[in-house]
Amino acid sequence: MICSSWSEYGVAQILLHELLVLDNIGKANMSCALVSEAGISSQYEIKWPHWTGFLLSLSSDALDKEKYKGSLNQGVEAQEVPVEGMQETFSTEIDSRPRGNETFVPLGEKIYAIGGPDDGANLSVRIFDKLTGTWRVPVVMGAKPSPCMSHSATLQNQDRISIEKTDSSPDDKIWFLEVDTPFVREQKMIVGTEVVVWKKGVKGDDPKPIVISGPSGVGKGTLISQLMKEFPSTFGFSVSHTTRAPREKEKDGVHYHFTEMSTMEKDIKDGKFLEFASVHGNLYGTSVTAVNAVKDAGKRCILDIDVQGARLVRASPLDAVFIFVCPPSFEELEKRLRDRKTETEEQIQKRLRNARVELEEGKSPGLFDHMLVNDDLKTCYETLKKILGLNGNTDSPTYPSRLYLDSPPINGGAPMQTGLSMFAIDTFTENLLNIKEPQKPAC
Ligand SMILES: Nc1ncnc2c1ncn2[C@@H]1O[C@H](COP(=O)(O)OP(=O)(O)OP(=O)(O)O)[C@@H](O)[C@H]1O
Ligand SMILES: Nc1nc2c(ncn2[C@@H]2O[C@H](COP(=O)(O)O)[C@@H](O)[C@H]2O)c(=O)[nH]1
Repeated sequence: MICSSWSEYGVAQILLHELLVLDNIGKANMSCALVSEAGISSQYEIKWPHWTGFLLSLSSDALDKEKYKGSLNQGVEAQEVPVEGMQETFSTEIDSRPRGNETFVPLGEKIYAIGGPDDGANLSVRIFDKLTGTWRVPVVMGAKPSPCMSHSATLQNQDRISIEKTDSSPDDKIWFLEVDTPFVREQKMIVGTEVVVWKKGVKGDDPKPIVISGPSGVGKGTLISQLMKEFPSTFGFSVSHTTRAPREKEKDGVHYHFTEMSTMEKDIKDGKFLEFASVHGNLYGTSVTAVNAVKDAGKRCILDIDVQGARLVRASPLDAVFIFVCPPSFEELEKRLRDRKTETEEQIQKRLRNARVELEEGKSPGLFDHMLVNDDLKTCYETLKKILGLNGNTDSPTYPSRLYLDSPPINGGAPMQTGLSMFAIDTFTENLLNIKEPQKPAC
């Protein structure tokens, strides 16, 4: 497999990985359709059971088509296209007047037109490029707001537009259209065209869930245990499912839900997982129930998942803080894995091979919000606390009241019930982004 960029590689990883899982689980969980192929570029439509799919663009080389041909041809379903704007429409005609209930929001060299030609229309999106004088229909990701008679639109933080639907119920009133967030920028690079993402707005004070990733043995579990011990009422651990055998001191339902492959495959098919991945030869996954259980207990959810999982969560409706933990050096990582004495030599070798890939993937633009180097444990833990806004040692940190973005319900549940709320439009985490790391990490 030849990839010309890490971003492309990451996408290929997801696709190929999912095709492999797809093969394993009987091709029922996800369909993957070859949508178009032109020159070196191929586009694939991915459909998920519990959230809207998206369009990926890969170089032909990135995919060993012969090997995966069968999988690719599986599950092509013409109906239920979850991504709009696969084809761009262009017009050289410059019409600066809004149509119907459209509102215009200028941003740089572009004007975002939101709304439709008629009152009570869908909130569709088109973008006017002032430089070329053309209209463009973007790829639209996320579940769209229902039609409305009228709305107002305001630019927020130069990267998203807030939309207030004037004739809608309170729980359907505020929406956000992401137009230039890191995720949108990454998707634009992948897809090669304009991308916008709809998110639903909800009033609330819930802090974002935390995704912690990094190579095996780097110390994720150690850091999370410390956090849970010091702040037991603040944080709750998302207990993953895994097909791996329990280690000596691991308890079912506490460290993992240890599961048979066939049971997990069925649950995946039934759409019970927010994400799942094949890691070091076993299947691991975060169930929607695991995340909701933490939310229902009134706690902030922590997910300890691998980079593939982080990528999938990043593309899912769950808006989280993404933290990548690196070792101070590869030698130290190997030492920690060996000293832990939980894996066989063969398993250690496999984990170390995968670590090299994960350390590279951790650098993918737009994937992680924070990088932590776990050299001295105490220092690393203090930095983690700073990132999470835990400057005092109280177990009830206060978060500024914010307007969150909520996302379409997973599995059809009500958005707030899923606990998957969430993107603050103030700068709670943004002003913590510049934490300097003293060491030179292995990543
Ligand atoms: N900063 C540190 N310095 C030295 N040893 C550490 C440090 N952090 C963690 N360790 C040790 O390294 C080993 C691996 O840590 P841990 O099990 O937390 O890693 P992990 O990232 O959760 O691994 P996995 O992904 O396999 O679950 C443990 O024995 C732990 O005590
Ligand atoms: N994608 C997911 N990765 C997960 C999940 N739970 C754990 N993990 C990752 O697996 C490796 C190995 O864990 P170990 O307990 O066998 O050492 C580690 O990197 C975890 O972060 C999950 O639900 N999804």
